[in-house]
Amino acid sequence: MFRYLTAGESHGPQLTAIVEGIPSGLKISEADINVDLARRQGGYGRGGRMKIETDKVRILSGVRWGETMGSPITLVVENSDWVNWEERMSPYAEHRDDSIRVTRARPGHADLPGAMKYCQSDVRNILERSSARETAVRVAVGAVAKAYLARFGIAVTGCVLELGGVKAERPDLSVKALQEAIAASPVYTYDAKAELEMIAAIDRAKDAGDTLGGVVEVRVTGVPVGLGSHVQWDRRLDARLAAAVMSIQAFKGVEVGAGFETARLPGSQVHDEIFFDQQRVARGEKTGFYRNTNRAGGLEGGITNGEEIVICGAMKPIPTLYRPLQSVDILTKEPFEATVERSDCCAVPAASVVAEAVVAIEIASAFMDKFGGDSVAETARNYSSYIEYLREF
Ligand SMILES: Cc1cc2nc3c(=O)[nH]c(=O)nc-3n(C[C@H](O)[C@H](O)[C@H](O)COP(=O)(O)O)c2cc1C
Ligand SMILES: C=C(O[C@@H]1CC(C(=O)O)=C[C@@H](OP(=O)(O)O)[C@H]1O)C(=O)O
Repeated sequence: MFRYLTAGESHGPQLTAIVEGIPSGLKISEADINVDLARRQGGYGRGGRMKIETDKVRILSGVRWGETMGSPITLVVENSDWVNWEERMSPYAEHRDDSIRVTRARPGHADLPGAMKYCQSDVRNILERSSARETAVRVAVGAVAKAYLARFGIAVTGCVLELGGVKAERPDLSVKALQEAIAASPVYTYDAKAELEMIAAIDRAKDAGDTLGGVVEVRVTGVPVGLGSHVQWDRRLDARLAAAVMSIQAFKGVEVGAGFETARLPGSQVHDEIFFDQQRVARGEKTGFYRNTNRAGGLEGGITNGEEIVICGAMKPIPTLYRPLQSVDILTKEPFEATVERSDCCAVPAASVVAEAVVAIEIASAFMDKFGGDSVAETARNYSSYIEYLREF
């Protein structure tokens, strides 16, 4: 079983993840993971905090001489900003200072419900953990999952599909060419025309003291038929993917394949007809069955059907605005206008990297459920015998 937990506050010393279930023999390096950490920090529209941080991972367990050992992997990302917060974030009672309590709850954050639920008079005790700073270490876990999936020819690609109402059009390019276009784009999209409009939209929002949301898209190629299952609700891979994407801070909607559009169309325009061509196997495909459309987004009955997985997530605009929003002080009950000293204006590009990570984690988990193996070599044997069987099905 593949599972992970994260710990750490936004302005504490570090973020930590413990990852269990990755088999032995997977090649992984800090440098591989740092590529994704840098991508997550980038993207047009981010604020002052990203100028302070240069995220680098440290692998503290589970990897020896560049290969996993099958034991739990500990990943750490330090917060450079911590030096400015040591006393304010100290674990020691003698550092308590009630005069610096945050009592003004910001709309759109966990501040008010969190303070009420956890019986806190200092909103900092909530916001430190609800912050999307936590996504740094989730991206590190995702990089390990991606390395595992790459070993089996599976690639996971996240990008920005829509930002501030500007929608990208997908060009007809190979996965590699799409990845290159996304990597070269300041807003992590593959549509150069939309990119300019997205940047202009962010500039306008920033000038107006406002923030923007958008839609991110994650595609997974090379997935075999048969990950996930229809037999139990919590084994349906579409449901697991939706939960993973929805778990990202500020995500408010998820679509698999044609998603909400399927509700508006007749069945004849929604379902992907099935065809068979034995020659495909001879050409190296995993099965002779194929579709000419992929409105299902690669999942039927919670099971992968061999087509590309396509999942989108909607991110709301950043809730902390330079233009003040009305709120109430939790101690005095006096109204105030929530203002801010630093915040992202738009984090949709960064969030596309997070979405890529959480999708990779879920696909890797489903892959391990299906093929097992305590070493990557054992998983590879199980996988290739299954692919052989599929070719004859
Ligand atoms: C990559 C990323 C960066 C974010 N940056 C900020 C930010 O700078 N300021 C802010 O107020 N919210 C930011 N958020 C969003 C909040 O963390 C999120 O809206 C908040 O925790 C409330 O949770 P909810 O929106 O899921 O209900 C960011 C989210 C992500 C995914
Ligand atoms: C630190 C990150 O994102 C932060 C997420 C965040 C929030 O409220 O979610 C608020 C901002 O942090 P701060 O309050 O320190 O300015 C963002 O910069 C990061 O992505 O690494």
